[in-house]
Amino acid sequence: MSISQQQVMEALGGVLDPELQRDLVTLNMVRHVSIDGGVVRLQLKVSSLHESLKSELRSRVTAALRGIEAGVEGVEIEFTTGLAQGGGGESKPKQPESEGVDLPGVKHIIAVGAGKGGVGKSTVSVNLAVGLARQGAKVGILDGDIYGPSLPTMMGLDRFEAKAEGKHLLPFEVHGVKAMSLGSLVEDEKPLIWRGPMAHGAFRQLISQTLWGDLDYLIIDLPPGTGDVPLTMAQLLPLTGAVVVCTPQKVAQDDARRAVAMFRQMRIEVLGVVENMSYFIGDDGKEYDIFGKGGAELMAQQSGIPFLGRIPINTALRYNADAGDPSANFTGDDALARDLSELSRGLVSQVSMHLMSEAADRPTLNVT
Ligand SMILES: Nc1ncnc2c1ncn2[C@@H]1O[C@H](COP(=O)(O)OP(=O)(O)OP(=O)(O)O)[C@@H](O)[C@H]1O
Repeated sequence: MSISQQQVMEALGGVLDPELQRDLVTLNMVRHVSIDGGVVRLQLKVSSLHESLKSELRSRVTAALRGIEAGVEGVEIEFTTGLAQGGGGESKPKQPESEGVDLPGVKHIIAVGAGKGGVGKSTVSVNLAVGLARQGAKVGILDGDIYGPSLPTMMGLDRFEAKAEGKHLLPFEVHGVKAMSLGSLVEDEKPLIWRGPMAHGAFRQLISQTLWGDLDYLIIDLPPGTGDVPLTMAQLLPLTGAVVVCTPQKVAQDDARRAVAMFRQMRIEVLGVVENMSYFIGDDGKEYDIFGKGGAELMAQQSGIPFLGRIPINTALRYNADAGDPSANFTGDDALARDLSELSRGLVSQVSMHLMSEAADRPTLNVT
């Protein structure tokens, strides 16, 4: 009895990626399968070419394929990354072929994600959006964190009534930015306990029914983590790239690495890492290194991702977020204004570099 491609794919459907804990088929990691007698040859797309990851995957895949009844005698695996650098053999990450949302007036959609909650993802999203607008760009921001929407408070949307025009929603226009949040459309106290498909549907409706008009950048504040909801949301959109927010501690870096792996598996380029809550400046003017300043930068270096900059723990930042006044971050404390402006300037350069490298991209390897 010969081994069939279907048997191989079924077996691979039972193998979990060690980083993302999802199976290789769902993650679209299997790029090529050929069967030659009892030998199965595979090409697997991985988020990094680290020896430990490859050897763990090799042993999991081999064990699964050896379980096929027809009798697999040998397994050969070629690993490839989605990145052009390092000679991975494939083109740079591409936009997902989503059955997704098309926003023709929006030049760049940038997702802001984090491996864990509470690291300042919404803070970075809001201040990137306002920073870009202050540089003269046309900017929108969408609160994708549908379980715990922060934008109504952080951008001060809760002072206004949501407005519709026919079937469309009009975005709030605040701080030079067009903003939309599900939190502005539901009652304050109502818990948003939606499961995967419903959350997905609500997000899709929110983004596609909002009248964004022409935008240079649309920032998407994703839900935290690497679960199904942020994953399907990111897949739905033709993203230019993603920004990952991380605090300096080792545990936060580990989670951020998983977020990076999630984006890379979806062939979404990670445009940069932001280190939030980097350090604290006390009333005495001294710098206190609470979480281990530089940890996120190190993680970015190790993962081959640009580092966009750091934000210290700053009382004014928290106060302005609670007051719904992010513009004040750019007009008050000079150091804070400088740090935040650097982030948006860094993002603009990374987007330009991404566009240049896409233009110079080699043709995609033809995998049959
Ligand atoms: N650098 C900082 N200095 C002071 N306060 C901060 C800083 N970064 C974030 N905060 C505050 O910490 C809280 C959590 O931040 P934020 O909501 O941005 O995190 P998040 O990662 O988006 O959270 P969630 O996972 O719930 O979406 C907010 O009150 C915010 O104002």
